[in-house]
Amino acid sequence: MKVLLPHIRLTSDQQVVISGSKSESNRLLILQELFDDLIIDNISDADDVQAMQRALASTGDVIDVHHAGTTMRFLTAYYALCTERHLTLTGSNRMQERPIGVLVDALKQLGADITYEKKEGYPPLRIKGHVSRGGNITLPANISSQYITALMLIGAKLSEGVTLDLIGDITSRPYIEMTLQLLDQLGAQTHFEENSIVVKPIQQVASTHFTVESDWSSASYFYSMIALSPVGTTIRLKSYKKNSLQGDSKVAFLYEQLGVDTQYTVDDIVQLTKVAEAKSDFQADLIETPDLAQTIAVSCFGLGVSCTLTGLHTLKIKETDRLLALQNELTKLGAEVTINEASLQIEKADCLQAMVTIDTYQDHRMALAFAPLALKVPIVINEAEVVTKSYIKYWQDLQKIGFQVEEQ
Ligand SMILES: O=C(O)C1=C[C@@H](OP(=O)(O)O)[C@@H](O)[C@H](O)C1
Ligand SMILES: C=C(OP(=O)(O)O)C(=O)O
Repeated sequence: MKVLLPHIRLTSDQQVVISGSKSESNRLLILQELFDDLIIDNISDADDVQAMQRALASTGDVIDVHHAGTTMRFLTAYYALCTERHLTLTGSNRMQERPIGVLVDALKQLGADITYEKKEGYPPLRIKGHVSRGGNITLPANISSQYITALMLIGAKLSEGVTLDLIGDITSRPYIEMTLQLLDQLGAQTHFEENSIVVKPIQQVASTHFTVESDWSSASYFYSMIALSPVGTTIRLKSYKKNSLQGDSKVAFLYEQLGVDTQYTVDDIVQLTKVAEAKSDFQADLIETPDLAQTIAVSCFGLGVSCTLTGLHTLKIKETDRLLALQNELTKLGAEVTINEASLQIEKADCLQAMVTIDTYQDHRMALAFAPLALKVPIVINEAEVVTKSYIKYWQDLQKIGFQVEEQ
């Protein structure tokens, strides 16, 4: 599906209800499987979470998670616990290019029997249980935090728990902290200091009822829309808290530089208001919030703000090579973009090309991040259905707040 988004102005003072965090949801679904009787409210309806639910309900011997990275990684560890089952865990063509060797090697240190069905280090995997005791694991921490989360989630079920010795710089740290906090709420004893994480087995579940906060990465696209709107424009988003488990809640702080103010209300609504013009230069290290990179790059370009984003070395192993995809598509719009292994720089631009067709590279965040530019110029988004990976109702929600979404 291709969508044309004519140039519009946002209808101010609207409210959008965003589905639950995909990161919290997929962690809680694994924990629900490991520890009975957990009740999860406001669970995400995203494709990646549906992929997790389908997999956990399946008794088949081939499980396909499509594009869902967290689902792939968390299930690899989960199935390593299932001694009576032998199965193949696979995903989309892109998933078969996303590395998983660090996690497989870590699980092998605990005794797992996992082999590669195609390329060494990549899905599909053949998994035959065998992990039950737990123990010490050493693994690199600079490729994906999802490997660490996967091991922590099963650690709470293993008789000896797990002790993780992390090598190198830790990437996407807030996602590890989210896992720790959920495990703590569930009754695990955990400890994270410097490069060592300890998760002790849960003897007794402390809390059985979890309410997932709405997804902050999804909220970031509305920050972009407010930043690209005239001073005075507002929008309300539900349900969000000031003390979030999600690292991407830092978007509220980052967008202050682009003139967006955030107010938190007692009924878990955040109100975003454009209160000032953006500063002329934006710089940020996004090593803790990689999923915000596309949103911020597009906002800055649309605002004519020069921008330097660092800490982006993991972007090339996500749904696509996001640095390259951003460079290609922003260049079509008239931007001057420089990328290297871990950073992206956009020069201040005075005008945007209208009616450019944006390719999305099977990456939801390309479609999600470029759509707000319709507040500046008409734009076309190719394969617009990709958004469902994390945000099923995106195009409907945009229509509610004044966008015209014309399917072509
Ligand atoms: O644990 C999680 O829920 C996630 C961790 C991050 O991945 P990396 O740790 O691979 O950066 C993030 O990009 C992804 O969308 C969700
Ligand atoms: C990187 C992402 O997801 P995953 O790694 O879970 O596929 C994302 O949602 O931006």
